[in-house]
Amino acid sequence: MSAEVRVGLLGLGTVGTGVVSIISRHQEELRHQVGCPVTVTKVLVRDKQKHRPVDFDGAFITDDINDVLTDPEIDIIIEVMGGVESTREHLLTALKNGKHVVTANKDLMALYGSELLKVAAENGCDLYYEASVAGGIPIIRSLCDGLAADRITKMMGIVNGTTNYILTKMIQEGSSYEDVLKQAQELGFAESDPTADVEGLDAARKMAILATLGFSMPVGLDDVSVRGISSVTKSDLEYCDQLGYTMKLIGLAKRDDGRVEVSVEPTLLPKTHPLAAVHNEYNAVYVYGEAVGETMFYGPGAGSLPTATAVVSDLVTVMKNMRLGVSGRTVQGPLHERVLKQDNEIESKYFLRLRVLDQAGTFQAVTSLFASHEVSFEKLLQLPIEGEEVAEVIVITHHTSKQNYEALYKKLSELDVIESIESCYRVEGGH
Ligand SMILES: NC(=O)C1=CN([C@@H]2O[C@H](COP(=O)(O)OP(=O)(O)OC[C@H]3O[C@@H](n4cnc5c(N)ncnc54)[C@H](OP(=O)(O)O)[C@@H]3O)[C@@H](O)[C@H]2O)C=CC1
Ligand SMILES: N[C@@H](CC=O)C(=O)O
Ligand code: NA
Repeated sequence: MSAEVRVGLLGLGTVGTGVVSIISRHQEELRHQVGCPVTVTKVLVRDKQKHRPVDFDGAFITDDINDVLTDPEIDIIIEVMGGVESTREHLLTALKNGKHVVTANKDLMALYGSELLKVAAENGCDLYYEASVAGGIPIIRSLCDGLAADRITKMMGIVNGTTNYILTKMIQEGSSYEDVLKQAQELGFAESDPTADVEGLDAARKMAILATLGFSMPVGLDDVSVRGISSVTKSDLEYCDQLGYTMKLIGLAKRDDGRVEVSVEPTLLPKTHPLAAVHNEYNAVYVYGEAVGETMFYGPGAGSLPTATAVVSDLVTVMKNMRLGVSGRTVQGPLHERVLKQDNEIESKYFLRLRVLDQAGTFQAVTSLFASHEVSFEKLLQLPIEGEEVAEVIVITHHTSKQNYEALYKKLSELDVIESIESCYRVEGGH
């Protein structure tokens, strides 16, 4: 290893500025851990004229990727610019040029992680991506190292800071969805296209990464059932509150007898559930292991310095591997083949809000449909709407299979006495 480690930084936005700042402010601690100075020598941006809120210590700023990828002096590439197809090409080139890679890019890792990891190993290079899941929480490291002895059976958590920020502000302050989304963008939590956040795709990418690592099984984005928060209304949140629940965008990955389910969806949790107390851009992930039992990881899931901490910690790992001469030899591929559960094997409770005709016979028609689908009620509430001939019926079911629930939902939507199904959500936690 040379007397200095040189880093090429791709991207100088929210995360990139945090990386520059930590590397410069924590130089003494970094040098102590890795035994030599670390310097960002080149930085790639889109717009060289833009004002930057950090002093990048004489690093060369370029808008030409080749200035970084072909520089023989650069040992490690930190990719914090985002993007998928062209970024994949750039990182493949970097790895083939013998450069180690650290990335925060979950879009890329969820789609091309296995390919990139394979090419990294073939070229004796490291590829680390701690920041790609749950920002500053060391969740990937915990799964790969801290819990390496265990067999993980379930991971459940809040893995998107933007949507947690939005739901928190809507619930606690009654803010409008649009206003809070704008705030989350200004604070640097949201993706450049926030659709990925609010429609659950960002969380799905993270859950695919977590499931792949936790279950040692190649789980892809297409294997994740995804629903976002864009259709959640204030009245849904008010009903949840009245019933003793809060709403969170929950990522769930479960394994039973070698078969897995992975989902992301707005979910009701009892207010007493520990995940109900995770607010704003904070994330938390419960990990259940057969031997360890229940563990919970909590911390900031988005934002400049928290995310950059994960990136620079990966940088330290890469430098330690260089020093030990084990670069590219620390990662194994999945142990198991991917086996997904069928809908009749996926169990949950559900919340349903129905607008029904307020007339004799309605209640019986609704309840007999539930009974014929073997779905029973845990809670049932009928609220007449003043001045209208309709009432709202709120149901929380007992556990049922996704197959039964979907068949019931279809029949309910066809029933004459039901004007509309206003909303439906999964319910987790409790018994
Ligand atoms: N923000 C967060 O809290 C977190 C983000 N991430 C991930 O980190 C990555 C970066 O996110 P973030 O910092 O928020 O993004 P930003 O949009 O704030 O920054 C992106 C940076 O990359 C540069 N860039 C983008 N595309 C190109 C391109 N084609 N060529 C050259 N430069 C380019 C931009 O240049 P310019 O400044 O000139 O526009 C900018 O400096 C993403 O993959 C994101 O998903 C992961 C965890 C948390
Ligand atoms: N947009 C993401 C950023 C971190 O991954 C989020 O809001 O969690
Ligand atoms: Na992380």
